[in-house]
Amino acid sequence: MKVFSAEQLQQADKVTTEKHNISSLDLMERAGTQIFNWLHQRMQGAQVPVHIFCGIGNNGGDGLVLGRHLIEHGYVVHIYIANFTDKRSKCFLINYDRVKEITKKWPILMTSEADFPEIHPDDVIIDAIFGIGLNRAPEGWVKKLIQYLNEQKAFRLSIDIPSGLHANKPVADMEAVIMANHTLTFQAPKLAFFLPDSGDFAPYFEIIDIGLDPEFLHNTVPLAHLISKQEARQFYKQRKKYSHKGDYGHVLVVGGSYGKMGAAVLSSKAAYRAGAGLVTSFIPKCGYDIIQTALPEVMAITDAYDHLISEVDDIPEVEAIAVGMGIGTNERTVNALKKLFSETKASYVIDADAINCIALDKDLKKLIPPQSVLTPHPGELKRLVGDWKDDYDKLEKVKEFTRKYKCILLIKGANSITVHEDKLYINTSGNPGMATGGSGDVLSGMIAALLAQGYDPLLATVFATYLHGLAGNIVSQSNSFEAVMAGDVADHIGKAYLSLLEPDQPVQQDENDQK
Ligand SMILES: NC(=O)C1=CN([C@@H]2O[C@H](COP(=O)(O)OP(=O)(O)OC[C@H]3O[C@@H](n4cnc5c(N)ncnc54)[C@H](OP(=O)(O)O)[C@@H]3O)[C@@H](O)[C@H]2O)[C@@H](O)CC1
Ligand SMILES: [K+]
Repeated sequence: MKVFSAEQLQQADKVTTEKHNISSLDLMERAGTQIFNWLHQRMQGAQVPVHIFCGIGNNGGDGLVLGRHLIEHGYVVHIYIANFTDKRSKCFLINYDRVKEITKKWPILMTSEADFPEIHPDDVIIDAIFGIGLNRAPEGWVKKLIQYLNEQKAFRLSIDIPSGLHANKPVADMEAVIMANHTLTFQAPKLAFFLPDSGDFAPYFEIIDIGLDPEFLHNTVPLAHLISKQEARQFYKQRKKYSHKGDYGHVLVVGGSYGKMGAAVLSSKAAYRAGAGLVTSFIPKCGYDIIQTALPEVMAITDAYDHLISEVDDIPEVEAIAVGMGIGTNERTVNALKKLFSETKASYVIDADAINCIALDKDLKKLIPPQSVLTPHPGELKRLVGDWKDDYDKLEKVKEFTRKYKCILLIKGANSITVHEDKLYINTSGNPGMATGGSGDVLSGMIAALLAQGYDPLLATVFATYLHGLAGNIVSQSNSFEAVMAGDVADHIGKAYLSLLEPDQPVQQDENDQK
């Protein structure tokens, strides 16, 4: 699914009205009516007071359309206009009049804190104050209104975007944004929903299709692609009946040091579980018994050193190398990486301490093999590209890094984002339980396994990230978020493949009836 900018959506709005002979007013009616249908399906006529807070732009107009339909269907509705300026939009004004026509009185105008209404915890709040037309931070009593609504226990439903949030720019003022319980967003999700600084304002959202011109949407290069099951499924390459282990590639895992052998174990295990034909682990001597005992399927080659990796030699020819998990940043290890990068041709996944080594040594940075996949967590990323002002600045810095070093970089987090030059792929699987030691080691082994199987580096990263999150979701369903451990995630990669490929369940008739 595509993630568009506010500007692109405004353009889509314009193209749709021109090309399909439909007015902006009709489009607003369509949008507001769909929000009404959503709410009506859930409320089923319940006499719970609905408080609709409208701004004076088109987001407010959507709120007015919703209010009119709710009133016509006998709901208990209170409409308030946050009257922060006289520059009301045309479509807002028409719908303002339409409400008056049916209620015979004007909605309540708010001009200061004194107008804030009392709201019961069981009531519903509709947030239609600002949409994607927000162009500065809310101030004065409007900011206070947002804070007042956030203090209420009532359910907050935001129309299009939580008011105060920009669709694709840094948050204007963190204390002036609606904390939505749920957001119904028009046509496409907004980038702000997936970034660490702003994602908490819109933790749950649904997309309302308002029929913007499909051709325009299809031909427009989006800000990002959202990867959910539907997309991930298309990446899967089916195994052939007449195949053997050589067809699925050989992964070399270069990892571990004294006290951190688990990193190499997890990564090697995940490489097998994700489908590699063969896995060899290159480890310090101290890890020999550990890896051979933990994973009899893995072939082990040891370094000359007991506690660290000093030179990766005598290795077989492999298709993919996952390097860095638990290797430390000793100078000898940095030199080992220099030699490996310059002398061994393969598809690389560069993780953890290998990233720290690169951040420490400029010469090593220059040796990053083209098309490598780098998988830093936030701390490692900061060491690699420097600190950032906000999430958008971070994305720009990472894009620049991938251009300069011709690589793919995965920004790990709640919604991991794969970056390659100007392309962004936002992952939707995974859960907070996966923020646990070794989770990244599993992922690097999975990416390497896909590379070894012939997936191209960008696809391997996007697909492995989705599968990894899906495996974590399967573990958490029977275990809780708290109990998720990286080893469990590796053990459930197989179930993730099965879940990915199983047909979507048809909606049961009785489920339909309950809606
Ligand atoms: N795209 C689509 O296809 C469709 C979009 N639709 C809907 O339209 C919404 C976008 O509507 P919109 O452009 O009228 O902007 P919106 O967010 O309502 O408010 C802008 C107003 O607020 C003002 N203002 C801004 N910041 C401010 C601040 N901090 N403090 C105070 N004032 C501030 C600004 O005024 P000004 O900057 O001129 O002072 C302007 O008057 C969109 O989110 C969706 O809900 C649907 O109806 C159908 C199809
Ligand atoms: K809103």
